[in-house]
Amino acid sequence: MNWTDHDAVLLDLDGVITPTAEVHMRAWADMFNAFLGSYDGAATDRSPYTEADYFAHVDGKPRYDGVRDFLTSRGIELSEERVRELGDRKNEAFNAVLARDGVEAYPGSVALLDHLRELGMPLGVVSSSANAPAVLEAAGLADRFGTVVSGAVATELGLPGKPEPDTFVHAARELGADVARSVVFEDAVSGVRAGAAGGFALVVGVDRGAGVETLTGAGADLVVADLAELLPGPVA
Ligand SMILES: O=P(O)(O)OC[C@H]1O[C@@H](O)[C@H](O)[C@@H](O)[C@@H]1O
Repeated sequence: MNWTDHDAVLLDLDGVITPTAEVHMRAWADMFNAFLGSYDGAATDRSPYTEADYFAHVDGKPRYDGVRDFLTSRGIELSEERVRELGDRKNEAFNAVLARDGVEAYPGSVALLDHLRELGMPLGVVSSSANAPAVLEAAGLADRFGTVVSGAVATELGLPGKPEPDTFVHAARELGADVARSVVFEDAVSGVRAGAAGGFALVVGVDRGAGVETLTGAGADLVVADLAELLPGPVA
């Protein structure tokens, strides 16, 4: 990997820097299964919510888009108020786990962040999560990034979320970088699609469960299992 060819590195947070995608996944599963268990309105499919539903409909998207897209996949239509209620219920569960367990970043990701810092590479976080600043703080990484484009920032600026490329493009601009010379790291299909649509130099897929073929199919130029694979020298 020749980092001198690049102006900036933009990383998704949950599942790329911190293992919090798993916390999101559990919180979503608890909330959706409780909902499906008591819902008696119109639906085309009432089977329990699974991991496959997460990867296909929820992963990487802004909170209420995830709720809406999953419900649509089951032929369920709810008012915007109900959609928000469900999303907020999941958010309470996520924050309870965050407060109870804290967060430890993936060691391989911290190693690559250390290396990029030594190179003086401008770094940004682009996360659909409104909780991104709290997660970075809990992981002790809040001071590492020139910009953090969270779900809350996107809402405030009216930027469409992933799979649209706008949040990544905004982060590149914030760092004064050219998108065509910037690298994107993503573990979610929606995020890889966003990177591919934005015309970035390189989209690195991080396989934490979505699958190499799925990430490549969504537009990843290469896929790694751990960010340490991109460190110079032999992988430990
Ligand atoms: O509900 P939040 O914390 O704003 O997060 C929205 C989404 O943020 C993404 O980073 C996660 O991959 C998703 O699982 C999550 O649903």
